[in-house]
Amino acid sequence: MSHAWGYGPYNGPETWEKGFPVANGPRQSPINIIPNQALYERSLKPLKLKYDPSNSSSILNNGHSFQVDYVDDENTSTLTAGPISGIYRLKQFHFHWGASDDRGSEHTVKGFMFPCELHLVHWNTKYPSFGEAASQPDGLAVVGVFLKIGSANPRLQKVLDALNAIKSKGKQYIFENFDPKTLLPVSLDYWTYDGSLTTPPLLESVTWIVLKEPICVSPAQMAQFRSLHFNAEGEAPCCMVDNYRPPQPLKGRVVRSSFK
Ligand SMILES: CCc1cc2c(cc1OS(N)(=O)=O)CC[C@@H]1[C@@H]2CC[C@]2(C)[C@@H](O)CC[C@@H]12
Ligand SMILES: [Zn+2]
Repeated sequence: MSHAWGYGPYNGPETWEKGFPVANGPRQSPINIIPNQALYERSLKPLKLKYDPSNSSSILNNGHSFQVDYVDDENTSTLTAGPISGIYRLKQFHFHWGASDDRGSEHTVKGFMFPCELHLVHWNTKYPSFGEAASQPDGLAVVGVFLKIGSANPRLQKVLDALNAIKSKGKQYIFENFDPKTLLPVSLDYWTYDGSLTTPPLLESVTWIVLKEPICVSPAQMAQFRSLHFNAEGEAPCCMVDNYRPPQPLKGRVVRSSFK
């Protein structure tokens, strides 16, 4: 039985290629973004994000991160325009973070690592389901938002207050009426490139849309992320920290920017 993947010394990102050879593929994520090497394209449209808070359903500790899930039966919470064509539906959002404020994001900017990164996950409605879309080269679109240390973020606090109910792997709790738009920065300027899931199975099906402007998080709020556990209830407690994959080789890909 192949041991489950994780972020520890024996099952972390350096070991994933054993079970998932695509780990060394041509369009892996995350990457280091070098702004002055990005290609400004004025044909890149502004992002259109339309979210219906009533679509939020629950918050789950999945043993690698926590995610807020959205009902995705209709085109009520969608991403359109930007670098994509067609309609992509919001499926969930989740985060990656570090054990300390000097690390935690997956994408880096000129080698700078933020303490946390938010991923808003959308799937292409030209495919019948999220799972089907996840195996297609244009199946998913993830909006990445950096979190930087600053004053406490009151909009993020609503999510963090729910973490006490999902401390261990597999715990799930009702989480209704949350508008993910409240987690976005003022500017929707973005970098975009073709990439992959950043966790196994590392499928190369993601159009990445990384926002240039970070949102704020306080040190106390970062401590709340770190209060979660990777393990299930009753197992040896292991704090959920450093659940990020480091940047991967660009392999000739071009990063485009929606701004000069
Ligand atoms: C893009 C967000 C996303 C989707 C998925 C994962 C991880 C993801 O996070 S990330 N960091 O944005 O890449 C890991 C589990 C994957 C899932 C996509 C759908 C599946 C591949 C299922 O079919 C089976 C395992 C699932
Ligand atoms: Zn992610």
